[in-house]
Amino acid sequence: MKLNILNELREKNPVVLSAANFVTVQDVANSLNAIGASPIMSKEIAEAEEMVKMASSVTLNLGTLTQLQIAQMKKIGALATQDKKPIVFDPVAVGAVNYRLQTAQDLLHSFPVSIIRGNAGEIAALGGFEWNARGIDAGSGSGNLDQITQKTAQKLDCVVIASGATDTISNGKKIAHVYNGTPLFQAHVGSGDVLSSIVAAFAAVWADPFEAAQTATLVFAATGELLAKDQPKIGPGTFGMHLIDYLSKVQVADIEKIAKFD
Ligand SMILES: Nc1ncnc2c1ncn2[C@@H]1O[C@H](COP(=O)(O)OP(=O)(O)O)[C@@H](O)[C@H]1O
Ligand SMILES: Cc1ncsc1CCOP(=O)(O)O
Ligand SMILES: [Mg+2]
Repeated sequence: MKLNILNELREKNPVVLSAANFVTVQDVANSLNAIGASPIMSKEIAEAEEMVKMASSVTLNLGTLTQLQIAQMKKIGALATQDKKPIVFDPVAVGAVNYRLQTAQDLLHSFPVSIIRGNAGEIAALGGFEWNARGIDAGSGSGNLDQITQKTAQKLDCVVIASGATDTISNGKKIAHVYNGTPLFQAHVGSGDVLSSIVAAFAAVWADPFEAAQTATLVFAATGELLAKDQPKIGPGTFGMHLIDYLSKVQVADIEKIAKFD
């Protein structure tokens, strides 16, 4: 595990461009800022060229998609591919809404992405596996998540993170797991969106997308776990607020003490 990427990120303070959803955009901006990246959000297709030039990586989030935003994502995707800037894709609710699945497939055919980060329901849908996703949530399924994650990574030729109580990460060959976390992540809307943007921040400063994905996933899950352990009476609302504080102060040594991964 390359935990030193966290220090590299804080030294470089990379600009991360997000085509965000309107539900969780502020949490995403504050979390990126707190961990040591420089967030910028954009909805305007006319500024895509300047935005991509300035950014070190981009996150495309399908959470509240519109036709205009899809066109903007295609433009950002093409420009980032041309400039060799990593793209992280968050396929919010593609397991529950067929229109979103079709849109995600169309986008993924239009340009290559480095990393896809979704919950089990979303990753299973992209891979073509049976699963009962529910709205923005993972829902339930009996499929083997290692196989689903690995085969989806092979099919889409990128790194895939299937997040949940255990996070599963694969580049199509290797499989890694992160066992840290707290159920409070699930109780707070936006945890997945924030994770996707933090993955983009790590990918901005590290050339290997598998290592960037694995490390970002561990840092995020372990930071939430540290917070839940320090403040056992915390609820879903204040968890989100305090998580931003914890992201700003967490150190590699804190994570090393509790890290559970393989
Ligand atoms: N039951 C859980 N226990 C511990 N951590 C969890 C749990 N559910 C989700 N997480 C963590 O929450 C973060 C966001 O993932 P997830 O909730 O799967 O995304 P989404 O919000 O897109 O559904 C990840 O870091 C994951 O490890
Ligand atoms: C509630 C909601 N509706 C559309 S996007 C969104 C937020 C999804 O956040 P996350 O996938 O991170 O839980
Ligand atoms: Mg999500």
